[in-house]
Amino acid sequence: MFPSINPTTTKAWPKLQQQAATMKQASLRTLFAEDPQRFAKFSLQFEDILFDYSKNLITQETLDTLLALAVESNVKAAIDAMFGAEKINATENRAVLHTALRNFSGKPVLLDGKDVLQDVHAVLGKMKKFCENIHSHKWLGYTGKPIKYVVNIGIGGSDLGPVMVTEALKAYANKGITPFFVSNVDGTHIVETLKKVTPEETLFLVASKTFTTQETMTNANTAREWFLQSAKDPAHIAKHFAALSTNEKDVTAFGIDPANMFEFWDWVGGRYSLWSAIGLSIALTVGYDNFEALLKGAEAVDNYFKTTPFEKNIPVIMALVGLWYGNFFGTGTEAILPYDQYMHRFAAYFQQGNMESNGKYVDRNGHSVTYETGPIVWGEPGTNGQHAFYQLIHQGTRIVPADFIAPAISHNPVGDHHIKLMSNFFAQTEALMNGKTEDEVRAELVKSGKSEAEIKELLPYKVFTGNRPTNSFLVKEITPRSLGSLIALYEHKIFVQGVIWNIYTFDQWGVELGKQLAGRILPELQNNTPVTNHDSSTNGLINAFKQLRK
Ligand SMILES: O=P(O)(O)OC[C@H]1O[C@@H](O)[C@H](O)[C@@H](O)[C@@H]1O
Repeated sequence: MFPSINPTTTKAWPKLQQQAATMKQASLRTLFAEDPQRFAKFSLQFEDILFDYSKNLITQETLDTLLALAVESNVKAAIDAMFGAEKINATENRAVLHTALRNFSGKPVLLDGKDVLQDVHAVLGKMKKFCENIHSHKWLGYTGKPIKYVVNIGIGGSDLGPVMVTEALKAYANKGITPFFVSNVDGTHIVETLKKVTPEETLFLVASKTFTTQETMTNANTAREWFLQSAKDPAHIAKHFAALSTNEKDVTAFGIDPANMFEFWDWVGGRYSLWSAIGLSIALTVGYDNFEALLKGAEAVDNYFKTTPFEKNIPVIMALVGLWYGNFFGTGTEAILPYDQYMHRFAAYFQQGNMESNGKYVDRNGHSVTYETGPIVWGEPGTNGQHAFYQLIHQGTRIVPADFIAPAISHNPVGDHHIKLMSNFFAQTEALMNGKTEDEVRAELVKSGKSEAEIKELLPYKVFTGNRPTNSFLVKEITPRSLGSLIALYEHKIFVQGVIWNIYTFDQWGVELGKQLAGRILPELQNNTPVTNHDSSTNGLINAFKQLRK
């Protein structure tokens, strides 16, 4: 295991604190004016992805110190430990090997002396065959009809990844399959979905790493009952239900034929599982070859991440720039803003990816940290966000570091839509950086014929301070490969930050308490007797609920 270092005890940390004090007064306009090479210096290319981080409040000195922090924090050793199958998820005593799921190198990845790639490739082979059978109509429903609908029933990591990717790659969905995703235990989700599909043509994928998640099992049971109302004979379940899970025992107990179980393993974290059997809905929707291209795009990033010097390593730079604001400017949040309608769930996906991974206050020694860790991550596609929440990003009291992501080539090149979209993409980061000075506002107002009194009154509202940092990702085109790469870049960013913050990125104990309490309250809701065993607020709410339902 790589050594545990409190980041505040590194030599780099106090230097960064000092530098931040200076950089808070710096002007991005001036930094650009002073250095015509700034874009060239602070941008990197990975295959078809251009990463521009020049519009950040950093200098070469900042970057060098941040890179020194990464070195002092043993990021290199941590990368080797993760790829080397060490059990770096120590609180669960597990290795972290989602990278093995997309490893086509042919070189073994040994975990406890066993090559995990053999199992990985066996499952990929099974997924491929399954997709072929469904797509070629060799696999038919219980009345002899082909499968037209795939309903993935899962939540969290067993939902968000497949949803995000099937949406992002919708332009590749040409296999005659319409995917649906049911996650919420709110009956509305499954009921509304079942209205759109037919029992004879639907394949349900029960996606759950543990196969014990309340929401998923409840929805799966409802789907089975709905299916059997038409199919009658439970033997037909075999043609319409498959499981994506690590838990064969419970899959069998649910009534799913183990032959229809696509396995993955405890060394795959839920929020890192779209590369595993959890990706079956992706492969069924866009075709197995495209799924494999997605994996290969991620694999290419894995190799790049492992071998590229930190100063040229995009995930490392993404991590350091993010940490710069979180730890030294106190920003606390980050926005992800894709200028691509198909990528509308990308921010939601990395909301889980980031917040469940690094939303932790206990360090690897069991102590409370004295510095900030994971940011609040959120976002919506541009330009919708522009007309909703960008006001705060431009003129609010807090800085929101933002990632702008856009493809140069649209899958829907209709009229001038794409250049209009892109003009917004470029204009926003420019405006956020430059802002608008008093002089500029004044000149504009004079030009528009406003009186001096009017100018005086309006001026303060129209000034933009600028200096609002952004990263831009310009991708040639969103393809399975480039999407796979983009996702892997973000995954490794999260990893590097977790290492520097000295926390356990791959567990998620924080979601347990709510689950436990819900389990305790559920039986109390099954009768009309008032409850008295909680605090007065919870008692009051539960009793009002019972009253309202009488
Ligand atoms: O795949 P499962 O076991 O049903 O879990 C779904 C989700 O359950 C949540 O409780 C976990 O915090 C997530 O990480 C996980 O993705």
